[in-house]
Amino acid sequence: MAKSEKISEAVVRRLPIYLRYLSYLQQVGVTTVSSQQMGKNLDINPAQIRKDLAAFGDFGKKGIGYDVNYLVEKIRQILKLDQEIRVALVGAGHLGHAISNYNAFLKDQIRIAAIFDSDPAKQGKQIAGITIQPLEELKETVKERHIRLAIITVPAAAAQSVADLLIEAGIEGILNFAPTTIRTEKEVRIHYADVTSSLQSLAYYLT
Ligand SMILES: NC(=O)c1ccc[n+]([C@@H]2O[C@H](COP(=O)([O-])OP(=O)(O)OC[C@H]3O[C@@H](n4cnc5c(N)ncnc54)[C@H](O)[C@@H]3O)[C@@H](O)[C@H]2O)c1
Repeated sequence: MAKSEKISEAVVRRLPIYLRYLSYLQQVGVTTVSSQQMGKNLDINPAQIRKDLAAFGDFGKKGIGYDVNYLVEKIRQILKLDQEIRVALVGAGHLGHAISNYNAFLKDQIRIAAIFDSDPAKQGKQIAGITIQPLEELKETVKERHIRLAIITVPAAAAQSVADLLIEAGIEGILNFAPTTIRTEKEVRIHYADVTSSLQSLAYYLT
């Protein structure tokens, strides 16, 4: 599949799940895997997995399965994880600290490259070796460090203005942890990680 061709959002969301499992297989030294095995472990229909992966080329062998290393490489390429992806984090509070110290995504070339906070008492301090900067430096830093994605961990009331600033600085995608919807006219992807509404949905299934 040519890079310019659009992949459906559902597939884009499943690819990281495949990648996580395949990376685990690499770690434990498994070299081939079938769609059946993948489906069983990930609780995804094997036919769905075959369909998703077939869209990128024929890299499964009938009766043998997929070459784990090759598939990992391919999915990384498709997700553009074969290049370093620099992320800015805004809001160096409890959650911002936890995320900045969470370096598990390092192996996927995703790296927090700058941290911002409006509280002067926090500015100049470091988290995981990165100095917390004032928002006034955001635009320039994003440009200088080639930062393309951002994480918002500020209170809900501040999230929209922070998003506006990030978008103005040229950020292309935002992961918003604040429990509020971000509005923008620009072509920017906004994803949400909303712990509260996820728990509220889970509560519905309580017996
Ligand atoms: N703590 C959690 O477990 C958790 C879980 C899910 C979602 N959230 C959400 O994440 C956000 C952060 O939560 P927290 O617990 O880390 O809060 P926090 O109060 O510990 O941290 C918020 C940080 O944002 C900074 N800030 C405030 N306004 C700002 C602005 N305009 N620009 C830049 N920085 C600004 C504050 O100085 C502070 O350092 C909240 O929206 C919260 O609802 C938190």
